[in-house]
Amino acid sequence: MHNQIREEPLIEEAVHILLQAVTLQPDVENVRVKEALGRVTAEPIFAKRSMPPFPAAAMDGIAVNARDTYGATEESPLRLHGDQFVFINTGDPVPRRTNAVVMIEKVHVVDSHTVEITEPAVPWKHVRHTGEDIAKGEMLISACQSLRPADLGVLLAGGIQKVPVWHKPRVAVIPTGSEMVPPEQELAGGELPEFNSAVFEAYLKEWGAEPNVEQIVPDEPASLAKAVRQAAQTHDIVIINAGSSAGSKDFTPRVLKELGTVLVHGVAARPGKPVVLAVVDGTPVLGLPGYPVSAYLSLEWFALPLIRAWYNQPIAERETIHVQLTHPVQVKSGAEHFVRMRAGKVGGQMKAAPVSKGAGATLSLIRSDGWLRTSSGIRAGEQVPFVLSRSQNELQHQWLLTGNDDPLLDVWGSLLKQRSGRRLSRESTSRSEGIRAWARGECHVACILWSGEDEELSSLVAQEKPVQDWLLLKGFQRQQGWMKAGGYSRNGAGVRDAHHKDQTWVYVADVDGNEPKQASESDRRLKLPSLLKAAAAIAGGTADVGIGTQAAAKLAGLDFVPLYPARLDLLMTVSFYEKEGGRAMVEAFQSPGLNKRAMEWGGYNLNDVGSILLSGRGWEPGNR
Ligand SMILES: Nc1nc2c(c(=O)[nH]1)N[C@H]1C(S)=C(S)[C@@H](COP(=O)(O)OP(=O)(O)OC[C@H]3O[C@@H](n4cnc5c(N)ncnc54)[C@H](O)[C@@H]3O)O[C@H]1N2
Ligand code: MOO
Repeated sequence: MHNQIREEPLIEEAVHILLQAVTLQPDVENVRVKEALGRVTAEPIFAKRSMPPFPAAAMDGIAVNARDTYGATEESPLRLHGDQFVFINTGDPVPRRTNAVVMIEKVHVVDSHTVEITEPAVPWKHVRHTGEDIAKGEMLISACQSLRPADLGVLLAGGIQKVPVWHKPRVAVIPTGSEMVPPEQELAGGELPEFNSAVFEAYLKEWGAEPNVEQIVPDEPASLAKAVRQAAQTHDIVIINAGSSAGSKDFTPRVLKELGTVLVHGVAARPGKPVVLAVVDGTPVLGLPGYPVSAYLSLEWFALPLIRAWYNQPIAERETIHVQLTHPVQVKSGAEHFVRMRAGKVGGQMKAAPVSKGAGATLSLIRSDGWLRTSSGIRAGEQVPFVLSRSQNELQHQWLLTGNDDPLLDVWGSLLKQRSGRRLSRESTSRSEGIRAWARGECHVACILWSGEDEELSSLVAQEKPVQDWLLLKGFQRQQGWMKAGGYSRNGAGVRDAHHKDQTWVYVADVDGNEPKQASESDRRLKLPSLLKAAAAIAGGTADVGIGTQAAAKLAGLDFVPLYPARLDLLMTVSFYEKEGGRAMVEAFQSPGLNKRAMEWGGYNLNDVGSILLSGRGWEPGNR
């Protein structure tokens, strides 16, 4: 049986429908203040005592009665004797008959019974009155306040030991899918690791809920119905993941219709469309899509508003900045699109580009810096609002690299982060696209794979950027060759016979001129965004052979037939090299960590890594 997906409301409309349909009734519990961090107060809290609880010295010195000090001057210092003064330290109660403190720096101690002062004390100078900080009966914290570290201090100072807070909403998370197994388990044929619930659990905790992840439920309507019914009776919110779209085993909508009322099935958002919102026994039930990016986005769209409503708190808007698009954004009409992008400050301007979808859904999510929310296409060059998933500070200091791919570049990026604190955000494209992006000021550095003459490369760069403000930093050399599954290939063709008509050939997006030249070749050619993804595809049987590197072949467990060495260098402006990243980049290149990994993977040569190879001003003598 297939489910019909109905007309789709916008996210905000769906949230409204959900919140209208449920009554959230949090209980109050009293928790020890020391354990109340992040909890939300159910009532206003009033001080049970004053702080300080007595008049207290604000400085180290002597406590005096101001009257006894009148007339003291530089010219005629005044001596105080016996009970006219008391030595006192900050925080001590000031004795009853005194009303001021003279700082010890202004006191000349003659002997233990006699001191001399050179100016009179003003009444209540350096004395903190009872309740100066907190007065008994004063409101310390209002209702519906999330308790921060300093709030705990105020409560304890004000004599509060236990604080009434809203019970955390108990959220059941039910992973479903007969193919899903706990992530710790080795995968047998067709099995998939169930990891969304761990992500849900972490988000829910962060948002102030008490998640409870249940056992994985197989794709059987009766099992799912049982799990949901039980969860709805014992929890405040129930989340099912996944089985919410139109597949023959997507039972979530059907089961929810049987158990309660389905409010919404499908929202006008991509990704994240196949959401099911329902109410079972008065409990809100969210059926969220299985694809991780859709799952996490839709969790935030619907679970977060429920939790905030539970606590009667507004939703904190995510930080949004304005960025200039370096590439056009194309979207299908009829829904809002959440376009993941990466961003950085190049030439004083925040720029952003959509991350390639081929980068893998989960990884592209954590590698992107945020998203653009749009219902229509947008031209390159436009300023757009960008919702951050990383701190703005981190983005301001992030370096963008575009160009050819190599897994060792990630190791280098990690060393760079370790040494400079700055993140390297890398997108693999072809050499020519990399040079062009760099020349247009869309990234800081272009990564260039090259096996020809230096002069030729020089003129390639000069074509894109005639100014001479550039240099090429020497990266590493790597062995290129055929990558091929070990043993026997599907059709028995040998690796040297890569153009055999029955072979599927995988190629990495970064190799210029590898695109199919004739239509008849397209079905045999698969374009993938990185060497390791190409290698994984061969290992998985999607393709037979591909040009790659010794390291990529080794990491994927493939055979390798070496062909020729190629160099991977970094193109940057001289000013970037001198004033921004050059030094850190060279240091990371030359660090032992990179060499160690290169040796371990094999096929690399790191001689003269980090030296200046070419510059727009001509040959750089002594560096070659
Ligand atoms: N004919 C149609 N097919 C699909 C549609 C559609 O409208 N018509 N929608 C697509 C969209 S959009 C999405 S999103 C997916 C997800 O749909 P489901 O919610 O039904 O998800 P499943 O099919 O159950 O799972 C898909 C996939 O997600 C991963 N997954 C699921 N649960 C977990 C988990 N707990 N941890 C980690 N990963 C999980 C897993 O890779 C599943 O294979 O449907 C499209 N299809
Ligand atoms: O909308 Mo699905 O949620 O694209 O991945």
